[in-house]
Order: sequence, then C-alpha cells, then structure tokens
Amino acid sequence: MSKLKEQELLDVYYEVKNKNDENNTFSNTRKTTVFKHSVALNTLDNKNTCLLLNEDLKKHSTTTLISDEDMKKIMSRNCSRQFGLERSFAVLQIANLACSGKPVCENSENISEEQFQEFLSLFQEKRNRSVVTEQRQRTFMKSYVKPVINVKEDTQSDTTKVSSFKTARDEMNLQAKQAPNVSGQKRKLGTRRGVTSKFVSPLLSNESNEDSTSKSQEWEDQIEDDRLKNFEPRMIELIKSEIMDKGPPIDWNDIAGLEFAKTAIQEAVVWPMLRPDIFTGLRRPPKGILLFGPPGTGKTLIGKCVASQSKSTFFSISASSLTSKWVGEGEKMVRALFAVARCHQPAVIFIDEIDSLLSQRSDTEHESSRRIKTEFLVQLDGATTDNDEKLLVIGATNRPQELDEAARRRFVKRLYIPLPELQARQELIERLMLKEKHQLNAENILEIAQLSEGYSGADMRNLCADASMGPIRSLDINLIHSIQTAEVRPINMNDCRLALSRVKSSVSPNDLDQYVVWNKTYGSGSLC
Ligand SMILES: Nc1ncnc2c1ncn2[C@@H]1O[C@H](COP(=O)(O)OP(=O)(O)OP(=O)(O)O)[C@@H](O)[C@H]1O
Repeated sequence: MSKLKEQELLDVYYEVKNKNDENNTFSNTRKTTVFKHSVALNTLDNKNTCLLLNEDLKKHSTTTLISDEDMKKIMSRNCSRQFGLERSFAVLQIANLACSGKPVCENSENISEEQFQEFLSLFQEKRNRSVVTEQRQRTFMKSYVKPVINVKEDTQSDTTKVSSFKTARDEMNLQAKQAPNVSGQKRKLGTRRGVTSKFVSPLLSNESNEDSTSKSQEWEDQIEDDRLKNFEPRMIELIKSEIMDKGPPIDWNDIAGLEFAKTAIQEAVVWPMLRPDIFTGLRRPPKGILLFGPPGTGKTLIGKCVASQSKSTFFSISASSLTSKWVGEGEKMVRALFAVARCHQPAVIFIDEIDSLLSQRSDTEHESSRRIKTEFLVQLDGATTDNDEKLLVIGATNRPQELDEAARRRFVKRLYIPLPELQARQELIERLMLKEKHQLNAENILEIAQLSEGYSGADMRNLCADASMGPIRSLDINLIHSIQTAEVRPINMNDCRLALSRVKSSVSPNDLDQYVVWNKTYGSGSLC
C-alpha cells in the first residue's frame, strides 16, 4: 500500500536535523523524549529512524494500516516547520506502530546492546498489541498532529515560518491548552504491578518529560481500551481488581525446597521470558505449564514467583470460580481474562484447580462447563501458537489424573510439586519462627521437622501458628486485658510438641502414591 518516497524521508530527516542544529536544547529534549517513549524506534538517531520507517514500509507494505493519503498528510504536516520535535517523533511513532517489521538498528551509538534489546522487546510487544484502526489514526491526528498553523499556511513565506518557530516544549504546552481533554486528563484503568514497571532510562530526565510520558501513557491506555472495547467493562474492571494480582514480589528464596521444580521452571520459562532473543527455535519456551501435587505445597507461590521473576503481570483465578461464580458467563470471562492479559504482556495466567475446568468429558457434563472448557482451550491454543506473545499459562491441580488428554497435551511441561522434604521443613520452620519470639534451637527445629514428615507447606504453617498460641494459652485468662506484649513468654519446644498433636497432615499417604504414578507416566521428571 504505502511506500514513502525517499525524498519524503529525507524531508523528515532534514526537518528534524535542522531543528537540532538550530537549537541545541533540542538534542536534550530529543534524548529524553526518545527514552520516555520507550520504543525502539526512538532509540535510533534521526537518519536511522527514517531508514527504519522506510524499511518497515517496504517490508510490510501490504500490512500498513495507515493509508497512503493519511501518511502523506502526516508527513507533509510533519515536514512543515511549525511542528515541534516532540510531534515529529510522535508522528514517526504512529507511523511505525501502523507497520510491522523488524527495526534495522544494529549499530546505534547511544545505547548499549542490552538496552537496545530491552527497547526492542518493548517495541515488538507494543507493535503486537497495537492495531491502529482508522478511527485511532484520526483521533491521533486530531489530537497530536493538529497543526499550529493551518496546513494551507504552508504556502507562506519561509521567513514567516521561521519566525513562528517554537521549541518542542512550547509546542507541547500549546497543544495541551488547545486540546485539554487529550493531554490534560490521564485515564487510569487499574494499576500496574511493581514487577511490570517499565524500563527506566538511566539518563537524566527533566520536567518536560512529564508531558510526553502522560501522552505515552494515554496512548497505551487508548490502545488497551480499543482492544478491550468488545468486552463488558464490569468484567474488565473485575479482572483488574480481583484477578490481576498486585501482591508483593516473590523471590525464589521465599520457596522452601522444591529445588528441581524451581530449576526446571527458571530454565523453561523465566529465562526465556527475560531473554526471548536467545530462547528461539528449539529453545522456545512452553506456553503452558502444569503444576500438580498435594494441596498446600506451594504451587500458587511458584506461580507468583514466576510472574515476579519474569517481570510479568500475574493473573490468578480458580477454575472452579469460573464454573460456579460465573455461571453462564464463564466463557466470556475466560475470553476477557486472556484479552486483558494480552494487554499486559508479559503475563502469567495462573489457573488453580484446573482439573475442574479441563476434566475428562462425561455425559453429565453441563453445557456451560463444556463451553468454558472449549473457550479455554481455544485461548490456550492462541497463546501457544503465537510466538510473539509473551503469555504463560500455569495450571495447578491436586487431581492430575482427572485431566483429559487434550489438556495434558497443551501443558507441555508437567511438574510434580511434592510435599516438603526434611530440609525444606526445617527451612519452613526457621522462616515462620523468624518473626516470633521463641526459644527453639537448631536441634529443636530439626526434631520438629523430623516429627512433621508428611506435612505440606500449608500444614507446617498451621503447625507453627498453633505452636505460637502456646504462650497465650498458658496465660491466666484474667491477664489478657492487661498483659504487656513483652511479658508474653517465648514459644518453646513444648508448645511445638502440643501443636504436633493437634495439627495433623492434610495429605493422605495413599494420595501421594497416585501423584508418584502419574508423575512417572506423564510428568516432566523430578528428583523425588
Ligand atoms: N515450599 C514452600 N515454601 C514456602 N511456603 C510454602 C511452601 N509450600 C507451601 N507454603 C505455604 O503454604 C501456603 C499455601 O501454599 P500455596 O497456596 O502455594 O499451595 P498450593 O499448592 O497452591 O495449594 P492448593 O493446591 O491448595 O491451591 C503458602 O502461602 C505458603 O505460606
């Protein structure tokens, strides 16, 4: 469709370059704008920017969504001297968003290879997410590409043009005044987690960035709105408030034991999410992982940790809530969930009790459950086949044997999350007691760990919680109102022994055998 003529590109180049030459402050503004926009395009120097644009258009002329006419209009406006540099970049950005193709920047001088890769992945992600509709182009053109002087005035003499020259910042301020509804308001739909916060430029920033940042954010919000416009807003809000997890980041060290699973997951998904450029071809990561094992062994914790460590947004939902809480709407919910996750890539979707969603078909299966299941498999397939999508689905189950073959096949990596071993139980006790006042020494802790064989991580937590009640139980009830915190005695071994008699393991040894058998048949191996 659209291939820019070399002359047009050169025009943009010289326009930008001239402004750079005319006023040195531009180069600083350019740098900060460039970094704030966080798009690979903007990491290039002007010449490469033009080359990139051209290259994109050349390679993907048929997929270019900006029409020839619109593009020319944008470019001709852009070339007029009344346009600030900020806008020039915004125009180039929109042009690039409308195209697909690889940036051609192997040797940018300003940034390190690592930074470039980071920008590149952000850029690619943004490009994947962005469908620049005609309406979006028009909105963009109206709000961002509104000429300071009418296009007709291009016929004015050069002297007039130069005299009305403005700095990029003046230009932005002027636009803000002219279109306060665009740049003044910043819409917010949910907040982003800390772990997904964007790349922060190591370069100094100045206050002029605020304008461009808010525009950039607004631009992202608008793209997101576009992508989610076919979904019910209440569902989107609910996903963002209840399913999108904003809890504190989890570290691998927060998970006791499970060394095999931790290593396997880091290798299979975390590193590839951090360095997608290395993990291509055969190294391409699986898009679906199944964690199976007894309840309370840390499957959810692992899901959260994967999201934190791969700097992804974490979405956590229980499959049973899809079938019960969302009766009749479960399938819409699944679709909306994946759509929101796609807008927040990289993302990890954690589905607990996945067996209740993907169990083997039966005659008694309810129609709505069947529809949810089909929708889920369709979405999962979408995530699996699109190589550029940074979406990982983690399914967790205590009943892997109930999963049907279709589900098993889609979760390529199936990891057994067993009960904690002796050393892991020791670690758990130490960690749980760390914040409590206690008199337990290493020997005591070892003894408790030995006596709690067969306990899950959650059982260990209950055990320690019960032991921590020992000092309170030993108090004279009449003192409960007046006693000082410091006067409560420390937890001792006797409290733990009593707790061991009260809190029992929640997992039966028979159930464990089933996991071991299933792991041998379908699992991705484990040291246990
Ligand atoms: N390996 C572990 N390391 C640290 N804490 C753990 C571990 N396993 C379990 N826990 C503790 O037990 C609690 C429950 O764990 P989690 O919810 O991750 O288990 P789960 O396997 O997802 O359980 P379920 O199958 O019932 O959903 C956690 O909040 C954590 O405190």
